[in-house]
Order: sequence, then structure tokens, then C-alpha cells
Amino acid sequence: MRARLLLENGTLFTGLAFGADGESTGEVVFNTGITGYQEVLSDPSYCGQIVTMTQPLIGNYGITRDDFESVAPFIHGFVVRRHEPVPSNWRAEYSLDQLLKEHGIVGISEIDTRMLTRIIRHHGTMKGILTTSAASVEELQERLVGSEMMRDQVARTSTKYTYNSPGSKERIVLVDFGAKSGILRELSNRGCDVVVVPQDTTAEQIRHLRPDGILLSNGPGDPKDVPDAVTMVSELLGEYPMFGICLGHQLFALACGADSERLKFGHRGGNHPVKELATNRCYITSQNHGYTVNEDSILNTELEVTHINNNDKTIEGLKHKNYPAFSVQYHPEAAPGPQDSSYLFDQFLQMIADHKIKHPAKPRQAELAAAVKGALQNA
Ligand SMILES: NC(=O)CC[C@H](N)C(=O)O
Repeated sequence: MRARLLLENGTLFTGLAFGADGESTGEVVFNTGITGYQEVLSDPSYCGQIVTMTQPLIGNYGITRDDFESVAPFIHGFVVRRHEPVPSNWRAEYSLDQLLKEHGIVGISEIDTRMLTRIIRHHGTMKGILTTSAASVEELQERLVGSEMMRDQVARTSTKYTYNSPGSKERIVLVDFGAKSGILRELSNRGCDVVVVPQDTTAEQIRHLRPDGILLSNGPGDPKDVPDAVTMVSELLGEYPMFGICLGHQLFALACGADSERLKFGHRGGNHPVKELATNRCYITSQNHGYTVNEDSILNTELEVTHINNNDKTIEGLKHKNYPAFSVQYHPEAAPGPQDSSYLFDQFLQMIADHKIKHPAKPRQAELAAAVKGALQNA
């Protein structure tokens, strides 16, 4: 069966359909990972996007329950050069085609994904419509023009309820803006007592959880679409050690008074070189983002740039000059991609340990102690 992808600039790709029948619109982006299509499909940060894999052979190792990065995929379409319907892998439980069918996601194969990627690199990311319908190109164009880009992806992908993943060590409040499971996995592997909270949790509600540290997760969309989260971060800054990942990094920057902007075509893949400025060392990182922190906007803040992208020199890491808080634009939890940056989770836990030495009594406990002492003296 035929599927078609029409871009905002008028380019039409005709290929073979796989996955679900139907039609969807979204921002068309590309990912350069050679493996990891399952993690890409299930990364909530792709919510509302039509994803193209530049690796030409996709589906050959199938789908495994253990490799999901969220319970369900949120992408709006999947574009590949060649779709392999029969997986060949002992871990495969079912096929890519089945996964897309189960979740109503339209796939298209047998199109020139190299050409599509070059168009996106040249023009920048743009909207597209992916369909298995027989509609005329004019009809598709009309629907594409009339379609709105999503603005509420964080609310769609975040947990609705607070839940606990118990551990015996530090209590980390993980604010879920559309978090990949890998973040929770990294914290749990280190024995942390993780409390995952919804994206609209207030600073006061987080204080009631008595955290040792706060982790701001990755997530989809424009960081400026979640202003209440920026307020929450600014209220808790300095009070608790904080670590921001991807969207969390952008929210941390906005909370410190910096600005964010859209990248022409974003960074998506497992091969992005990032330079750590303190050591001049280069890390190959896993990335998936379309926005970045504006460099000039850092100047009037208390932020310091710690990492830059070696390809386009954009900001990849920040730290607060006076508070225990830092962030990275890339994915230390990998999944998919290189695991070289997982040490950042250890760095976060070390920051929490140092903070505890400097602030042995939590402000609230100190307040309580002072109140009790006052009450005893007056008695
Ligand atoms: N993976 C992420 O957290 C992405 C952050 C943000 N949605 C962006 O595209 O820049």
C-alpha cells in the first residue's frame, strides 16, 4: 500500500506504507543514530514529531519490551529508507510494524531519506503531513496549512500522579516533563529513593517531599510553553541541589534569567561531540533537541557555560556560579547512544553529599529547632 509525506515547502515523497493506516501532521525531524530506533520511538521528547531515521535499514532487530523509554510512543509518524518486517534477533518479541500498528502510528518506507534529511538541513525543520489516504495533493496541502503545531506536549507526556521508586539512599524528586525511563533507571541503579512528580508540581509541594536533590527531566516542545515549571525551578534554586537534563537544562536556564531559541534543524542522534571546557575533553553524546539556550543571554545571569557542542558551538552544559545546580543539553542516561556521560549522575550525587556537609540541618529542621528552643525558653 502507498503512503505519502508532503512537506510544508511542497516536496512530496511517495513510498510504501507500514504500521497503521491513517494520517498525521507534525514537525519533520531526523535522527542520525545507527541503532536505537526503539528508544527513539518511545522517547517522549519526540511527542508530535514525524521522525526520519538516516540509518537506511530499520526494523531488523525488532522490538523488545525491555528497551522502551516510556510506556507508549508519542511520535506522529515514522520515516525510513528500508523497513525490515521480519526481525532477526533473539531479544525481539515482536516487530516494528506491529508496534506502530498497535499505537496507531503511520510509517513510510522506500523513500530517499538522504534527500529528505538534506532538505531539512537546508530549510530547517518544517511541518509535514504523512498519510495513507487517497486525498489529492491540494487537499493534503490544505490540511497541512490548517494544522497547528502542538503546544501542550509536556502535559500530554508527564505522569499525572506522583509515584515512588524506593531506594535506601538520597531522596531525589524527579520532575517528569516527559521523562525517559533511563533517568529513573540511572538513579535507581545508584540506590536513590526516587519520587517522580507531575510537571505541574509546585515548589511548595516539592518541599513537602523533603528531597535531597531535584532532577529536572527531559521533555518535548518549547521550554517557554511551560512557564509554571520555570517559576517552580526559580523558587527552589539554591534551596536544593539541582540537575537539569535537556528540557530540564533549558528550564533551569530560563529560571536563571537566560533565554532559549529554536535551532535550525536540531541535534538528534548518538554521535554529537561535546567539549567540556574545564578539561578540554570531548565526549560523544546522545542528543534529541530542537531548542537551545541563547549564548548572549547568559551574560547577565549567574550561569557559567561548562560544555559546548563541537559541531555548531552551541551551549551544551551550564552551572550556577553560586548555587549547587548544573545542567546538560544532552542525555547522560544514553538509551540510545553512548554511555560516556553517565558519570554526571555521580557528580549530581556528590553535589548532594557536599551540600549536606555545608548545610547539615535542613532549613525547615533548623526553623523547627529554633521554634522548639524558643518555646522551651518561654515556658
Ligand atoms: N529531549 C529534550 O528534553 C528536548 C528538549 C526540548 N523539547 C527541545 O526540543 O529542545
